[in-house]
Amino acid sequence: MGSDLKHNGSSRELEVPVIDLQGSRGERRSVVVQQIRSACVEWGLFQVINHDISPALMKKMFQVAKEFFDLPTEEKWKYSSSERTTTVDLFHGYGTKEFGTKGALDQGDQLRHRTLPLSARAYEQWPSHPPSFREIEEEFTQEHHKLKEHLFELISESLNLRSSFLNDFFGKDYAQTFLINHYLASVEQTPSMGLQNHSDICALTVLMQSVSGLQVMKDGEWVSVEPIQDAFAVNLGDQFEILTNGLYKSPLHRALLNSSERFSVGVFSCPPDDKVVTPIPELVAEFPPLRYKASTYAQYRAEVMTVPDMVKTLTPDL
Ligand SMILES: O=C(O)CCC(=O)C(=O)O
Ligand SMILES: [Fe+2]
Repeated sequence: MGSDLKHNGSSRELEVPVIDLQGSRGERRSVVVQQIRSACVEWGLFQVINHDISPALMKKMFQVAKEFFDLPTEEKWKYSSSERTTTVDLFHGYGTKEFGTKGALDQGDQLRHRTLPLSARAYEQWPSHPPSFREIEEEFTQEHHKLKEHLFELISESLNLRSSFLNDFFGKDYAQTFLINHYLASVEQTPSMGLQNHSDICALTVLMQSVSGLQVMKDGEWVSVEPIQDAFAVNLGDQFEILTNGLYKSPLHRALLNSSERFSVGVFSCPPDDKVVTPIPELVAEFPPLRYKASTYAQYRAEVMTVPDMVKTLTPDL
């Protein structure tokens, strides 16, 4: 492993912003909106506490994830997508690195579902063991839909746009993806990589981690995103960097293996495939020049998927 992994490769001075959403629908709204703006400009990533998703539900989600990933491998493969992709792509259902490479873990396995729009659900890829898995995933992703609506309102306001701007832009048919990453415990003394450096191609990722491992690049250094009890890490993806003409960052991040088994559960919000994503004119007028070209989300994804490495591919291209 590279020398940058020594001592976790992380800086001790920098601390990822933690934003308390308590009162963000009322008296603390303007404070929270300002904190979100700073975090998105400086980091593209922050943690949220008091976000209205119940700690009991978060705990249940981790429990059923553990029960599922403890199943024998051949049981888990029953939930893989029937179309095995050998090209660079994101698989759906159960998968590992040998089955679709982009976004796959170096050492571990994953479960990925399209959860919204409802018409995109392939329930045959949702585990029936443990028996409560489906119900909990259903509730968890429904709660995440509500959290996304709230965060999109706050982010819209942080850009001096009307509250409903981003929710309207993504529309009722926006795509929600649910992902469980299951990393094996590290067998080495020094930290080794679980998921390579990348930026997320969607718009917003909300992720909970069972134990530490997530790191974000800030001013050329890797900074650990330490799990906080009942918190979610929120990071912006490439679509927000494009929409904001680069004002808000889609940060480079990675996951290191922990000395124990590790789970992270992420919910991604993305535009519909046919949505044309281009910098918002008001933001281009405020911070010219126009930096990113317009493309549909499907075109963008197709381009990124042709790049075999995980690395962030988005750079200003105008
Ligand atoms: O496991 C983690 O903490 C990070 C996962 C991640 O970045 C992803 O799934 O896109
Ligand atoms: Fe990611």
